[in-house]
Amino acid sequence: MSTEQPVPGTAQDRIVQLGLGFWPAKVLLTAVELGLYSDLAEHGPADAAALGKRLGLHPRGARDFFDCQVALGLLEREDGVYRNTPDNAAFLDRAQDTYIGGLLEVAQELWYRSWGNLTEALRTGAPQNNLGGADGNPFAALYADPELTSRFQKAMTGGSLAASQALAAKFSWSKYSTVADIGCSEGILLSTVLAAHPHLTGIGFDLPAVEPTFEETVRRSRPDGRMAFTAGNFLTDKLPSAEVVVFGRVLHDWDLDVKRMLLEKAYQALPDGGTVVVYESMIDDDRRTNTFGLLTSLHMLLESPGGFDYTGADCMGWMTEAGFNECSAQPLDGPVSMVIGHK
Ligand SMILES: C[S@@+](CC[C@H](N)C(=O)[O-])C[C@H]1O[C@@H](n2cnc3c(N)ncnc32)[C@H](O)[C@@H]1O
Repeated sequence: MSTEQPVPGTAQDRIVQLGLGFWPAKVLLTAVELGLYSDLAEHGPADAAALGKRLGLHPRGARDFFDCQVALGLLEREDGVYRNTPDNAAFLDRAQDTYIGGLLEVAQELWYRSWGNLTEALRTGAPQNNLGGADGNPFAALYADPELTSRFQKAMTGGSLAASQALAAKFSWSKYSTVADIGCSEGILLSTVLAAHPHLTGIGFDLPAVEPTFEETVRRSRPDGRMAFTAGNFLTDKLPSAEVVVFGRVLHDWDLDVKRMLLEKAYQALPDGGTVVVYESMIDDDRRTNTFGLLTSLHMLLESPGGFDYTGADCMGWMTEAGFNECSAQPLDGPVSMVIGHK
């Protein structure tokens, strides 16, 4: 076997790194599944033998696994003792309100498998998650299982914490007094925005199965009666009325007809002077720089019948067709952008 290593930074190196990109991903996802970071937070730092024992690992791979965590910047090691890094612990320890590992739990349990069938999805155009459900609606099948429901809600919170914080900071909330978050999931957006803007009142709108986790967020964040849940189905029901209507990573789940219908429903739910806000890992207008937006759209191919991601220009076009004016798009957080339109 050749001992020649690819030179870092060369085309050969980039190709190898990309092709084996699932190796480090699995090191992180498996650690979350095993509860490695939560264990270290709860029971304290430990050496490889003790930590491996606590997690029920065979000694054959445990030390390599923990040292990989160190090499990837996920753990620290001093004198053979492993501990969480101060930066990561808040996001990877299940006991923290800022835990984003729910996203990684679902990636490990469900998405890794559907991504394994990308070839099949590209050949057939069909989702690969076995969540088709009788009516082809993946949410109906997902929410039939309470365990999956709760895990999916945690995944959504994990994926939306940073965007919620950015939206709380960057949108002109002072002009409005009410906000409705459509497809609100656990309510991370509302709890973050209402905490930062005490003059606001918020309604979370989602399917009935989501209510228990939303109420849990209300109990934890204590927004003084300013945050309430309305159960409904946005495919068949009217949207709740508010001065700002938000769709956070909702439109990309659906085909173009439903995307357009939801924007029309938002227009009807808003008073004159109201604003619709859409945030998403939007594809850049040139469809080449926001890799995450493009990958998210492929993820929709794998997970949802008809769903796809889109550019800010696409979204502004649909908003204009629905009646909105002065539409604009701006970056929100990392790969996430927001598009707003006024009634
Ligand atoms: C991809 S998640 C986004 C959640 C959240 N907005 C965020 O950014 O994390 C889509 C949300 O839409 C909700 N949803 C799906 N179908 C729905 C329907 N027919 N009516 C109301 N909500 C629905 C789901 O329950 C889920 O919470």
